[in-house]
Amino acid sequence: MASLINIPKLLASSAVRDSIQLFLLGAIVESFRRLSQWVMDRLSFDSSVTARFEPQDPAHEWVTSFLAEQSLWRATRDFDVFSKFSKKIGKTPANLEGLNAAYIPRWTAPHLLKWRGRLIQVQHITSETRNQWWGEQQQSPTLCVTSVFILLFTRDMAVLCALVEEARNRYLASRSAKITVHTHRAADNFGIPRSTWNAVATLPKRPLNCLAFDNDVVDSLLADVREFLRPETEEWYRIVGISYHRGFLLWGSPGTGKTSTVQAIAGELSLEVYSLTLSSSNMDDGQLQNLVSIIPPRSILLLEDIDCAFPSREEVRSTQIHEPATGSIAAPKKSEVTLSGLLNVLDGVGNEGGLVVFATTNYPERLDAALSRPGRIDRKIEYRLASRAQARALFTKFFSHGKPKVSGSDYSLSDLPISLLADSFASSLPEFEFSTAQLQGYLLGHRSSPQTAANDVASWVTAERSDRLREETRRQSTQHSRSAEHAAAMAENRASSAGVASLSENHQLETPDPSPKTLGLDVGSSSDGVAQVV
Ligand SMILES: Nc1ncnc2c1ncn2[C@@H]1O[C@H](COP(=O)(O)OP(=O)(O)OP(=O)(O)O)[C@@H](O)[C@H]1O
Repeated sequence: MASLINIPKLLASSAVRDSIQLFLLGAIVESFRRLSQWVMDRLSFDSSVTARFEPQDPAHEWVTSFLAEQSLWRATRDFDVFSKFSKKIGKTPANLEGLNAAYIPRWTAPHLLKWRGRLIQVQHITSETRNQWWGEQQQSPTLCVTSVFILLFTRDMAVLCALVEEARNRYLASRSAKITVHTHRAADNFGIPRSTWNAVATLPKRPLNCLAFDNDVVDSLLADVREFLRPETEEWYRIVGISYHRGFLLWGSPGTGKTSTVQAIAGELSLEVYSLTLSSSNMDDGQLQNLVSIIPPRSILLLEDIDCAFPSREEVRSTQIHEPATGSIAAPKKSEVTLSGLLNVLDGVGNEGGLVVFATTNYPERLDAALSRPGRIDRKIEYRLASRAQARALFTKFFSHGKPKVSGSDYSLSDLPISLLADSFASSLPEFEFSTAQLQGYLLGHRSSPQTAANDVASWVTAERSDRLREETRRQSTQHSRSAEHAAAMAENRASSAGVASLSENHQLETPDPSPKTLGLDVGSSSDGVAQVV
């Protein structure tokens, strides 16, 4: 009460008056700061265009590559460093070319650069996210995702479109002598979401004429893909109402040139390749769908060894027939991808179209019929082991480029023209017994001497055959011992099951129990009173 009476006195004191004035001044300054911030935000929102580029999208690659080419890059002192094989973008200073790492500028603070006379603000924004793919019980790690944020001081969205188009064109032009192969690495997902094409390789383009084939299969495939990618064809698909994608199945023995064909076509048509191995662990339908949905149009999706994804329906059925006693489906589960998940991909579900799908397999008979029906797989092409004509062509390609700089080269010793040596080489080889890759391996070992390559090939064939025979014998004996072990284990299982059943029957007779569950097995009794394991 006394202090209330003293309020006028307190207000009259200079210390309290100063404090109140200070408080009011602070409030006014803070309000003004907030107001000006709001006005600035409004102004920049109304007078600018902003864009965010997420790392899982190819546009992020275009823009990062584009920004790395700007002079701003030289002023940067903060970099992410990657080995050259894990990232295809980034630069090294001119005087340090040839180093084994790529340096990607990191702009944590906003940076300004000039492009076509306009100011652009660039910033890297790192956001934290939980990896949704980890099981709920597990402690999921926090991921740091770095996006590129661009602010253009203009209200015209066309400027943004022009910037992105230029970034894309420059990116493609810089790779015109290479093909880009994107792959997916499940194990490497601590910093990057799992549904991302997170590894990139750039390979030198392989001219079509470097491949040795008997027929014009590669030319006809190339013509097919080229025709498919024409704008008129896309329009036709749209009018007819068919999903705009095309599927090819390349099948045949290992090392006959299936993957090389895809790479050659990609190089010829400047298409990027997105390569997936479905049998890789951690791959499931959701992930497959996500990965396919972000592939840009006019790209190749390469599904390697498509037969390894999962057991076909026939395999499952035959396993059921072989194991009627247990009633379980014991067919090996090869990955988490299901048949319907893969059918969706081949049907073009989730992708905006323009995808050329190449699937390869060494075992076409293992594929479910639904996978390779027209509409999903439009053309199937068989790759055979090397013919004599192919062997001859391969030899000619190897040695017709002049003398290699190999120590011990005996080109000078060979007076015979390469064409005659190629004839001799091909005639010493059996037709359709060795793959082109095997012949290539042999020729690589003799690249310093075409004469020796031609002379020694007959003895190489004999050695290869005896190696193969030895390998086959070893494989068969392993298989026999495995089957014997399996049969013994089955017999033991049957014996112990019969023992369990008779135990249960006795148990039922002694202590009538309404519950038929005994020893973890469902036990019932047949009409003739004999207990059965169900
Ligand atoms: N027809 C060919 N002409 C030239 N080289 C070839 C040919 N076929 C295969 N090769 C060579 O053999 C190697 C393996 O070829 P590739 O990977 O294309 O075979 P593939 O059929 O895809 O094998 P896999 O079924 O095991 O994947 C490559 O180095 C390639 O250069």
